[in-house]
Amino acid sequence: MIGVVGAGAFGTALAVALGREGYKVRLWGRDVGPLAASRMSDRLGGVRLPDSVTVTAELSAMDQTEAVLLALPMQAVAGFLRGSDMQAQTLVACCKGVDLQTLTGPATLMSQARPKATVALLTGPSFAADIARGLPTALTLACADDAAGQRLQRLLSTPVLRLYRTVDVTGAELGGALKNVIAIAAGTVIGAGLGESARAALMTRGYAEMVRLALALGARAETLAGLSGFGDLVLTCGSAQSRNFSYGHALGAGTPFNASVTVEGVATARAVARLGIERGIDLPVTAMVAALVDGRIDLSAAIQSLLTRPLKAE
Ligand SMILES: NC(=O)c1ccc[n+]([C@@H]2O[C@H](COP(=O)([O-])OP(=O)(O)OC[C@H]3O[C@@H](n4cnc5c(N)ncnc54)[C@H](O)[C@@H]3O)[C@@H](O)[C@H]2O)c1
Ligand SMILES: O=P(O)(O)OC[C@H](O)CO
Repeated sequence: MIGVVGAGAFGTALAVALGREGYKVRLWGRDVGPLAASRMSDRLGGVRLPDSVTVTAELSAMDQTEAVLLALPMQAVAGFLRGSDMQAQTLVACCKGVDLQTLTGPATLMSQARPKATVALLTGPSFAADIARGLPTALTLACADDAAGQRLQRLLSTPVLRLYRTVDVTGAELGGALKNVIAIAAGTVIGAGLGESARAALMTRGYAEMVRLALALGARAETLAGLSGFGDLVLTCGSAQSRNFSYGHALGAGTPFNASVTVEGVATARAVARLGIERGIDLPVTAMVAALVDGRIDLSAAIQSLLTRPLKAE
């Protein structure tokens, strides 16, 4: 039995993917009445829940599961862990971002809140809709305890959901968090009509920034070059299906954006910009995105600030 906390797009997609393979899955969410009744997910374009998925509003349903996958928006994780007495022995963070209060990633936050639990992170290039449709996807499973990581890799892999393993939790957390910030910038560039060449430049310099911060925080460069970093950067910066890219596109084009949509890169830009200042690490793209989303600079000033940086070696 596998538990999934969070019946939004990603939690539901994971439940569908695992349920389709015959796993018994319990999917918990706050307002799951309509989903429980219809067994169809509107967020995933009408995908039907397999019979092996039980939808529940009772957190006690997570007891006695082999692992609980936590697919909540990043900024909701700390409050959820504080406010619930869920005591799962194995927790897998499925969110991407940096917590604004503690400036830590989701797995680190969970390890601190549940010190006795085995904690892992599932991250990498994957749109929920693709996973729910059963399209092939490869993800990173990060767990500091390699034996537990191997167990989870076997438990959660399916013929179309291929998990690669690492013990570098910090690197995997930062890749997934930072690619959303760079995707907002990439969307802004395209929305403002600056062209594909400018996007490629921004992605490359953004990647350099991701690696710089990750190395300073003790992560491995090869983790950033993998699915959780480079892989997800390519997906998220290159697709209008991404909410972070689309949000940036709206910023660049000056068009409205639905404020109820989960855009992890906004809060994460603020958190990472603070982290950069605290650690004395130069993060120009992140600082620009944080200033832009908070309205501290306008678009033309943001573009100017990136184009007028001192010339230097690559
Ligand atoms: N959607 C994707 O394609 C995708 C893919 C990979 C990773 N992720 C990650 O998964 C995480 C969740 O994203 P999503 O796409 O499922 O978002 P979503 O907006 O579709 O769903 C979020 C769900 O969390 C619930 N929620 C919000 N605050 C809560 C709280 N305090 N307590 C309980 N429930 C709460 C909402 O009701 C909603 O059901 C994000 O960190 C995202 O980066 C998403
Ligand atoms: O829609 P986004 O921008 O939240 O991206 C979804 C996933 O993180 C892509 O890997």
